[in-house]
Amino acid sequence: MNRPVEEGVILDARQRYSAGVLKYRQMGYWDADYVPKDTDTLCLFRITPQDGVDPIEAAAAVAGESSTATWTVVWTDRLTACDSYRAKAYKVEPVPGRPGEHFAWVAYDIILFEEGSIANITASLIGNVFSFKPLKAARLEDIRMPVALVKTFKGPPCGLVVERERLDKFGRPLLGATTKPKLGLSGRNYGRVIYEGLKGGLDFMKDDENINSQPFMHWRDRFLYVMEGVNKASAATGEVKGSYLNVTGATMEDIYERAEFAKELGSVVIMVDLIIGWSAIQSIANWARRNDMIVHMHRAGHGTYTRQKNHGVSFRVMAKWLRLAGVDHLHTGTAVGKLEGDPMTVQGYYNVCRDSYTRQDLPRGLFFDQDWCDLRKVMPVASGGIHAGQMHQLIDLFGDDVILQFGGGTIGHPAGIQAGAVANRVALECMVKARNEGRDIRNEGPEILQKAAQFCTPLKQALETWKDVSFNYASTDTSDYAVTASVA
Ligand SMILES: O=C(COP(=O)(O)O)[C@H](O)[C@H](O)COP(=O)(O)O
Ligand SMILES: [Mg+2]
Repeated sequence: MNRPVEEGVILDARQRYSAGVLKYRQMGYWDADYVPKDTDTLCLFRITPQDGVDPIEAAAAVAGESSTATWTVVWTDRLTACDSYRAKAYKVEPVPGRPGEHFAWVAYDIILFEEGSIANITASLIGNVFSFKPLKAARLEDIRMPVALVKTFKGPPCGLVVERERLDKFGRPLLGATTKPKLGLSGRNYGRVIYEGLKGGLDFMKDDENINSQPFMHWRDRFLYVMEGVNKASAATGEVKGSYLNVTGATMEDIYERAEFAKELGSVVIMVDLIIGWSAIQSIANWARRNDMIVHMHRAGHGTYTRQKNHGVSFRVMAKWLRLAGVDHLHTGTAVGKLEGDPMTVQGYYNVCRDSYTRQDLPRGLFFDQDWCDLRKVMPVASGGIHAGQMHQLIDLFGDDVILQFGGGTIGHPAGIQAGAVANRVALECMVKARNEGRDIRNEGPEILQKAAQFCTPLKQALETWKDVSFNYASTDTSDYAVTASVA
């Protein structure tokens, strides 16, 4: 093969399609002059090329393998409009402070994706490239979906505005708790935990990610006892209450059967785990739209690919896809609890859920503007190792449109589950009141809580029990543009 090339560019155009291997940039997957179109999908990848691999060639390889290319020239390209179908890497920059890593921007023409299908988008964008040998590691950091594609998705079945109206709860975060122990309770004991938590002042109780239909409690028993607890607590308090009934099952038929039963019993909300997969998520979202049901998404499994900074998919991308696919609640991190989460990075996930229009915000990891085209807003959920003593931090970080979920931090209360719920409700309401009165809750928070505790024994006990608990570890997924201390 004798193809004259210069700087990766083929000089003799007649040589482009003769059989053999060309570099991806020679095949047209790199175009430094490319101006992205409004209808393009834009991706930012973090790539770590193998030693000796040119970053531009690595970026071109990512563009190639996530769109039309294979490792060798194929003449069948000429049967297509290949020049426009090729994704184009158009910018490569070293990542600040991370030797060996580069950011690569890639643009995809709108024809490359089926309308309204996250499964199709992900099969292209994260299909092959993450195992590609010339790269040591790759991560999809952020994505800009064009308006034309966003409009092909239906988004959250209910959305946070309608959810507040249905629940008749305004002006404060919602409160929830994950039932513990995660596994092992019988239906009757389980229902009792639900009742106690809701009666004590929580808005929601929640099934955990791994509770489906095990021998100790089959799913119908769980649903029956949970709804008994929900109805009794609603009657006792006069408030609308709910408990996320986890309908995750082995097949889509199981999932639908469980969802139908939840509806029959009058539940306002169902729950699925992320591990059911994109097509199942979009299917259950369609079901929920038809049946006026809130869909709670537990992001079980995400840490296997979102946590490491140099490889996988950022959770901000997952959050964007999940908003399009159609979930109403989404676990988005706590920053202060037991699980991974750099505060500003986590705030970026919240913005993706709640913005009408997301602006570029590098310290929060948001690389692109994103027009959400009036797609409904997702209610973010802060959950994982949090307790009443952190109320000021949580409200300061995340505002009002969030569900704060204290599992261990309700059920582990020394005076019982109702007392745990009371402690959280009082902590929440005193902090919202203080903030509304103009107090600086970030700094005065502990004092505000102590004062409220003088008149609320359950809160006093909660603050005393968990006062020394902290999870002060360095975050793995931090911003490249801002250094923020992790919060304990
Ligand atoms: O069981 C819990 C929390 O229990 P507890 O409140 O007792 O810690 C949830 O599974 C985590 O919130 C998941 O994490 P994430 O919300 O990040 O997906
Ligand atoms: Mg859990």
